[in-house]
Amino acid sequence: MKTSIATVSLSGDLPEKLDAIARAQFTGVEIFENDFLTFDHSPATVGRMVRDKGLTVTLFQPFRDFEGMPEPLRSRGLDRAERKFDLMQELGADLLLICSNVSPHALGGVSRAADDLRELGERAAKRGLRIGFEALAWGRFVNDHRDAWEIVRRADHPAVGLILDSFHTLARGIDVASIRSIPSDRIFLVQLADAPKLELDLLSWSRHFRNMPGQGDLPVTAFMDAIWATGYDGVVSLEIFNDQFRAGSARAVAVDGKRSLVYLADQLGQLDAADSIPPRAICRGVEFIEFALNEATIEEFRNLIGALGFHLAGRHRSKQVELWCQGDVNLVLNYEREGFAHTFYLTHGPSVCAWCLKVADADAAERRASGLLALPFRQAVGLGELEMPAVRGVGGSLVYFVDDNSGLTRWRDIDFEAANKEDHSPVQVGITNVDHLSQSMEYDEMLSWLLYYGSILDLNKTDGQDVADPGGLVRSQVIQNDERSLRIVLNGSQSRRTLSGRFLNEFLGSGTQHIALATKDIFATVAALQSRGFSPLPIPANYYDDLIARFGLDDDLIARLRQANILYDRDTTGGEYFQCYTKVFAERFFFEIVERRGYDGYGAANAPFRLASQSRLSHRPEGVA
Ligand SMILES: O=C(O)c1ccc(O)c(O)c1
Ligand SMILES: [Mg+2]
Repeated sequence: MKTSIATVSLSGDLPEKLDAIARAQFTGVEIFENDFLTFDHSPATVGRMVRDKGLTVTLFQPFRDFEGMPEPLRSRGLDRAERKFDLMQELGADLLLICSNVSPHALGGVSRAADDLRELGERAAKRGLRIGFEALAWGRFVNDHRDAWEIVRRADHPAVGLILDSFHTLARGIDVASIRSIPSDRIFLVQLADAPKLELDLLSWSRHFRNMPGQGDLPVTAFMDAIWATGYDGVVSLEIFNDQFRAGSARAVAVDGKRSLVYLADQLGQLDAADSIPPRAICRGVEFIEFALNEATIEEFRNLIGALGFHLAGRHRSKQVELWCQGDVNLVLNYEREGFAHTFYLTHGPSVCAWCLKVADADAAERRASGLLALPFRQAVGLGELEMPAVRGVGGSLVYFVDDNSGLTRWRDIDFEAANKEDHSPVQVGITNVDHLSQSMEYDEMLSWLLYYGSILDLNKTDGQDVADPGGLVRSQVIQNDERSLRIVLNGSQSRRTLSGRFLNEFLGSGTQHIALATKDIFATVAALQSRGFSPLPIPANYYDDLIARFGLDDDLIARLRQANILYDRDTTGGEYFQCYTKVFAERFFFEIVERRGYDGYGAANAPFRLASQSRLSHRPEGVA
């Protein structure tokens, strides 16, 4: 697949954009005229810069308000085009995008437009150039690719072709089946963009809210399927007008763009054999969670997880690393003075530095992640110790993969020496497995991480929700598998004053903020924990009064919930959810204990109460209980 991206999609000046595009392994670049005009070098120099990066110019654009003009505007348009042809020849671009006319002077008429394009095509052909006609969704007379195609067909000139842009077609809800009958050699370029569903005029929607294929709500996959059904094997180019992206990191946005294209082609079975990747990794669950600690913080952390019923199960054979277990939950406490976890500790303080996911095939999962431009990670291991495949994830943390077939799930026995039973004898408080993991990030990063998880792993996103934090709104988005053996909640805060926002400030970046542990009997678990000195996040009495009003629970249940600081939710099918939180550890992360009774959500209705309690505690002066 020949991939390209428009310079207008990225932040920075032209050299920064080209650098980001080349690093993300695109084949080519659409040069947007404005990016060129605002750069103080000749077209020849820009052309050389593009080629030096190993890229080709796939398109020069846009050329506006050309077809269907009365004289003298028609002649002026042709003259204007000749100047652009000069520039393109110097630049080394052979295709010019003509977008449909929006001028009040435009006259309309299919034959007139076809005549104009034929004449311009004839002039382009003399110089070895081509022109592509694109219907803007808000074009005055041409705003539908079917009309643009009729005009191109009638122009009947080898240097005149059609440019299809998914946004313009899909935003107007035009049936993509109409693409299938267009001869592929008449499609000169395909531009791709997705967008969220919004009630907005077409132009504003297009100029500010486009996003990468798969990140929005438009049926871009069906669009591309129709394109490939024609036999088209030309350039697929991203043209993403998005205010957030233009304010973000050019490199990160370019990587997301390439990832979205590879994923799209993969979904439609269109990746070249040489680029093919294994299918989305099937997750069986969370194998372990690794914490970056140091000698000063580890004791306090041991106390916390000890109070939660975890016991020391093993010590690493060559490293300052402990394994604490309960049920199927494995916590790895790393307080080495070198290596990845230590570096992570130095940057972020006590924190979750890695997750290990159990998948069907660990090696395949890593190959897929690498094919989707995730950064592979390797670290020195001791003799005979396991080398686990890993890639970089949110905030520079790691995602390890293990599976049964390769023996990687034997990491406990291979890398760890079993701890003395007398050290910490296993207790049973009833925690069985990890229910879900939650990560906090900048609001602007959420689309990026959703694409990361959804393209690499067999996970699907649900509708996002806004949660009220005393410091501002937090956007919450779930991505999970059908089996529910992996559930991830992403929280994006636009305000620095929310708990998530403060986490980002204090933690110096995005990362895991909250780990939910499942029990089959939350009342028994919390009672057992209380006898071990566990002190839950206190929930105000008002919450329980409101519960009576909302759900009509009986007095006895309310009293038990209140006594144990357990939150309650019920869904429309009668499924019930019980949640109890720990206090925040080192102002960074916390645990939650949950019990599900036929309930599939995450207690969003309770989040404001939990956030208010956490906020109250974190604002309380030192020493005040
Ligand atoms: O918003 C625009 O004007 C514009 C210009 C060129 C394009 O290819 C496009 O899709 C939109
Ligand atoms: Mg376009």
